[in-house]
Amino acid sequence: MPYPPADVLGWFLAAAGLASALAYIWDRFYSLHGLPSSIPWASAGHSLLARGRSSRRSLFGLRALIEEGYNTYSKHNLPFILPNLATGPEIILPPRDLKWLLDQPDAILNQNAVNTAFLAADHTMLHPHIIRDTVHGHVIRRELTKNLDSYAAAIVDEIEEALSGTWGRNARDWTDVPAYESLLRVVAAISNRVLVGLPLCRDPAYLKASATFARNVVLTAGAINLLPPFLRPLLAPLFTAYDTLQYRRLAAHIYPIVAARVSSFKPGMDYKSPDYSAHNDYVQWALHDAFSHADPAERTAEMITKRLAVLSFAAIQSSVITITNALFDIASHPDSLDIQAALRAEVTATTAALPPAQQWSRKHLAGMHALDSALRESMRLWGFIARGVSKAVLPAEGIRLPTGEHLPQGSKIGIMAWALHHDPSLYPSPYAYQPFRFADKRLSMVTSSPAFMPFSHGRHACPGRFFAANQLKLLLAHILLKYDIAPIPTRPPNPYGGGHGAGG
Ligand code: HEM
Repeated sequence: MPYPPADVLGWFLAAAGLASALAYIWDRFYSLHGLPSSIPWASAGHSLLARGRSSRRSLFGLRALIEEGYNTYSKHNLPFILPNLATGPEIILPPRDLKWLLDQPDAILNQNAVNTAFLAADHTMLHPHIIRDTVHGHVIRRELTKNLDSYAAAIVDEIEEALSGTWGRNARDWTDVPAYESLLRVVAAISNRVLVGLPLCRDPAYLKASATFARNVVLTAGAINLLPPFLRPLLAPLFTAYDTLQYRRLAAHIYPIVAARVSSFKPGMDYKSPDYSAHNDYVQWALHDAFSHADPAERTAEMITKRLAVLSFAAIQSSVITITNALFDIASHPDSLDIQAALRAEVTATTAALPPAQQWSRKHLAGMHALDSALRESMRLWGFIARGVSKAVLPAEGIRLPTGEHLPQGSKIGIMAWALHHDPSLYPSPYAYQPFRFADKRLSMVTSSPAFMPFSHGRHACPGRFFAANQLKLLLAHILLKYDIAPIPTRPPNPYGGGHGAGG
């Protein structure tokens, strides 16, 4: 059979390319994604043009779009649709329906399914089990949280080492430091002190790989999610190549440590009476956990190493963004020096009369209400993900909302934390950083509520938040004790879609 002439083939390919591009634009900007047309798109109504307008604004004006949707619909107890060009639109429920959302069983509405898609986990998360089956959740809730006091001294030691190694000790002159970049190094070191211990947490090559993996993985996921689904399996390996390289570098350090320790474990161990006398770090806790449960696939050095890499992403990136935001908020406040002095005074007053071994205990950190409030307030303003709770519909038959609309399988439903955190009826002067807003109320930064969800809310709230809060309070206290932060006239803007990432 003769081949078609080259120009016919060319036209055919061009037409196919154009059709794919139009289908892509339709899918991202205009498609209803099976959602009922009775639910309006954020601030824009129901029509095709309204959907396109709303989708475009989600790219360049997400914050304003969220607030308009909240004021127009949520305040009147109505749901609305918030577009998301990367991961698809989400139904935002009014705050009144939060309880309904949280009460649904995981088999009906599932938070993990949203994270799996958002993180493009099949491509970025090193192993298909890692996000879908968060087996280490109980290690975080148990050892990492319960042992806080047992490793507080180690964290303080690491903070002092990392700060002086990164920011130096110059008592005479002001020194400019790139806030996010330098804090990434500091937080990577102190997190790794607990995850893998000494000496690895001070190894520059390991720290660089760990911090780079932690920072990049979510950006890579965002880029993959922008690809049409049929291209993802083909192109994802290219997108993840740099992260895979970081993982290999990181694994070259951790794998031998894990492999050496694996030999001392036996399947079927008693999880109730662990022996951590030789090593009290995350690697050891995770190994103990793996060998006391049935699944042999979880007991390999490779799996433990991969889970550790992913956990360091969850632990490091969120904490760096949080501390960077807090320092910017403190530095750019008109009363910056007074705020620093008040926080410093609280830390000194709490610790001065205590023996060194108790100074940084969980109990005494909990008593530093102003320090806690300064961090909680910054998280309210800039919570590092705009959404509070987000779940995907699992049943094939879909689900019916409390307001009566039917949503098909795969739809996303959530509550938007950003709008609640900036609602003047909940927080007067919601855009002002008021560091002591929560100090008198004695609301700890880990206490989530329907009006405060930077760690999410309900049974899937961040399991690492007690560790995170402890680490961040210790870090902020030591920054204030050892350094002055020069006031800045204007707060640097936060990059990323919702304006919730930390500046540089
Ligand atoms: C200030 C620091 C942190 C913030 C703001 C934060 C925030 C969050 C949020 C909002 C979620 C829920 C995401 C969702 O499902 O929608 C989450 C989940 C999670 N976080 Fe954190 N986190 C922080 C620190 C940490 C740390 C230090 C760890 C571990 C040591 C950690 C481990 C996890 C894990 C494992 C999950 C997934 C839980 C699950 O799927 O059930 N986080 N975090």
